[in-house]
Amino acid sequence: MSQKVAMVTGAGQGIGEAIAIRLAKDGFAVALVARHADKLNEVKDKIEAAGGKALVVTADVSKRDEVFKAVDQTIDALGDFNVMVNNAGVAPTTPIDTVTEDDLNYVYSINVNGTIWGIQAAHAAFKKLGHPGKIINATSQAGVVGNPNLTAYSSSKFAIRGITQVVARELAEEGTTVNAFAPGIVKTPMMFDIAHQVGQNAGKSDEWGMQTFAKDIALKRLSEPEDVANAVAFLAGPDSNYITGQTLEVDGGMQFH
Ligand SMILES: NC(=O)C1=CN([C@@H]2O[C@H](COP(=O)(O)OP(=O)(O)OC[C@H]3O[C@@H](n4cnc5c(N)ncnc54)[C@H](O)[C@@H]3O)[C@@H](O)[C@H]2O)C=CC1
Ligand SMILES: CC(=O)C(C)=O
Repeated sequence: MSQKVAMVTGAGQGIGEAIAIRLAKDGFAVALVARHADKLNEVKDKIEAAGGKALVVTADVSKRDEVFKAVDQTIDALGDFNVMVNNAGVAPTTPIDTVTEDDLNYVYSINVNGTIWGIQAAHAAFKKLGHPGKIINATSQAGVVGNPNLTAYSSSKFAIRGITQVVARELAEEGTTVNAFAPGIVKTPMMFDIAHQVGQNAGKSDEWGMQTFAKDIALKRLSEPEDVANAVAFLAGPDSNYITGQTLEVDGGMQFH
């Protein structure tokens, strides 16, 4: 059987890097996507040093044509396309009274439009290749419950859950599954930036900023990116074949339903 191919957007650092490394370990050839190649090349080296296969593809996920081109390049280089992980995202702090049109356009063009372009490009690839696939979208615990100071971001992540449900219904007939993962408070550059900004806005420390978000984690520890990668590996693999339209919360017990 030929090697399955997964694409991970925002794969140069944080959660995306951990997902790419884990999927490569699970046997996927992994296309690593971000706007610049430098960090992606470092992740590629790590994957190859561990015996895996990776391809670096640069694209801005907010640009539809670049995402489609990235998927085509991946098929040309790796020969197939099976899993799309729409992970890239941005999270500026946006207290409600300060939100600007530029903030909304910036956050929505990457988090929401970027996910839609990723879904469209993956679906076009599955159709072209004549087989179904798996689409996995990054939402957040902040897309399940509104988080203070994150109007633009939190609302964009609510949208991702909605898009996941809609597209899961649309593509189910073809056998393609569409799910989302909702991390909690993960030790990545994004989360450290948020903690810093929230702390600074309140005239307090970064640690105070972090605790604003982390104080209600039932398991009483911040998340490692690998905690999230473990869940995405499940959604990318055959054990999740009968699951679609769902959001898997990977937050150490922050939100309960
Ligand atoms: N860190 C956390 O605590 C949480 C993160 N998440 C979500 O998980 C995902 C990954 O987050 P982190 O690893 O923490 O973020 P991060 O900021 O550390 O990494 C995000 C990656 O996305 C890339 N990216 C941003 N805009 C892009 C664009 N237009 N085109 C291509 N790549 C782009 C960045 O270059 C970076 O490599 C995001 O969707 C985020 O919203 C969700 C819940 C919690
Ligand atoms: C960044 C994020 O998704 C949070 C705070 O849940």
